[in-house]
Amino acid sequence: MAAETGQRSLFDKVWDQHAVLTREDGQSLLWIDRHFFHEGSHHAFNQLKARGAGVARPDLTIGVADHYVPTRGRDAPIADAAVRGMVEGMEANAARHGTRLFGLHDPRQGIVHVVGPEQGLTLPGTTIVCGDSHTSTHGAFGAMAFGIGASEVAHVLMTQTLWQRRPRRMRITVDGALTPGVGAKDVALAIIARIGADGAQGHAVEYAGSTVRGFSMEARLTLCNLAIESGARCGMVAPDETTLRYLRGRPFAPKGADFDAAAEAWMALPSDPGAAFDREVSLAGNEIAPVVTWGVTPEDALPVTMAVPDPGKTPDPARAGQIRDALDYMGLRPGQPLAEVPIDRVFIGSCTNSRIEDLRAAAAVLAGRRARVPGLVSPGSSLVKRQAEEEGLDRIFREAGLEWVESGCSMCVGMNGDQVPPGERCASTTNRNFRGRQGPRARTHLMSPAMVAAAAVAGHLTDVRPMLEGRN
Ligand SMILES: CC(C)[C@H](C(=O)O)[C@@H](O)C(=O)O
Ligand code: SF4
Repeated sequence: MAAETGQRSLFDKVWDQHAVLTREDGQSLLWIDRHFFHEGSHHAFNQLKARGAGVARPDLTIGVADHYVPTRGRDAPIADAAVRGMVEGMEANAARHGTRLFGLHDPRQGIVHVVGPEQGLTLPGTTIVCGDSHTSTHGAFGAMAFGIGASEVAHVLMTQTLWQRRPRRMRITVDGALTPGVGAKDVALAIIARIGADGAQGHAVEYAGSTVRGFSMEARLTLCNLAIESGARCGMVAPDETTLRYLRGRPFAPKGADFDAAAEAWMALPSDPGAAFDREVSLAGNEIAPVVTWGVTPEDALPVTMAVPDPGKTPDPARAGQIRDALDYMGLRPGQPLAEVPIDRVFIGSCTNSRIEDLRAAAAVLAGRRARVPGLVSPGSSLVKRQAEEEGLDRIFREAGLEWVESGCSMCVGMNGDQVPPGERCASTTNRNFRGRQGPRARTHLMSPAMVAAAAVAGHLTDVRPMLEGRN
């Protein structure tokens, strides 16, 4: 219908440009512009091996070592044989098939969802896949980017195409100015708290409104990173001047006249004024307070000024049961003020919040202060690490008593051995607070980098806003 009226959304335009053909059952064969892979790709590469198949477009296939890489002592061989096998196995697959690779020792190494944008590999109007759920991150550029499973990874490796059912369209509009100390992470968590962890299921989400337009690329990346935590197939932000400014001069972005020609095409991508959406949700930016999670899914999120929910006061018995179980796992009391929850450690990192602006936001709170708890700061890429060091942010973190380490997924998921010890409570800039996510029996509270820094200083969850008074 939308096509008939000529009024198409950003998503419609990108989809239509990539659908090679559509079957009677509604599935379309999409051309894939960029295929990122990390260490988890070994199942798919094994499928290729079993069939004696090759990679169709090694030039569009990009490996990044992130999930298993050590964050300390990179010059020594990786001690754990299983972890070493994952990193080396991926490097061997990249070499065998001649794909691009940002491996463990590459100065551009980092978390795949940080490296793609940083290198200018992530471009507006492209289709991007990776065997990783947080591939939605790349949608910040107006790309259609989504995570795929192992057999789909094998399909893309062999054909550079993928069968997909066209999702419905949802627009989430956030308007108005945010209060200082409130950022994209708070907006993203507020959205998930509002619509639920499956609220956007089956939908391609476009984030719109003046708040989003005013966001930097870093902030848009945080927003789209969390699209998957509301169940969305992908999250997108329309390209604009902010997008162009970020991309110009990036290593893999088009250069010179090619950039100008590309930019013209990208600027035609934003949704037409009358484009149809299957669902609309809107939030007022000025009403959003710093948010923390109290439970075991990202939708268990509340403003830090509120209290832990009381299952006894929850009318729906099923929900009351979930809350009771979550509080039991998290070691929290119903009605306990969130700002009184003590923490044992902090983690600043992950594809959600480890870019330079995130580190600056945390450092702005930590400067001249001491953390009461231990913690880890892992920049999103080796280039972010270098830039942060040039800006002296590493010194601020170290002087506060936090550990400044190399780039990777690190304590977001703990696959490289960086884990929260059993029973400990961690204030974390990551995107998932599932049971055991940061280590067996670990308890995770999700929040923004500024809020994690504030929690580190206070030794408990706390509202960052008073700590920012009198600072920048
Ligand atoms: C290990 C990987 C496949 C996984 C994902 O799909 O997202 C991880 O990155 C995560 O964040 O849980
Ligand atoms: S940083 Fe965390 S969420 Fe992001 S890709 Fe790595 S494990 Fe997944």
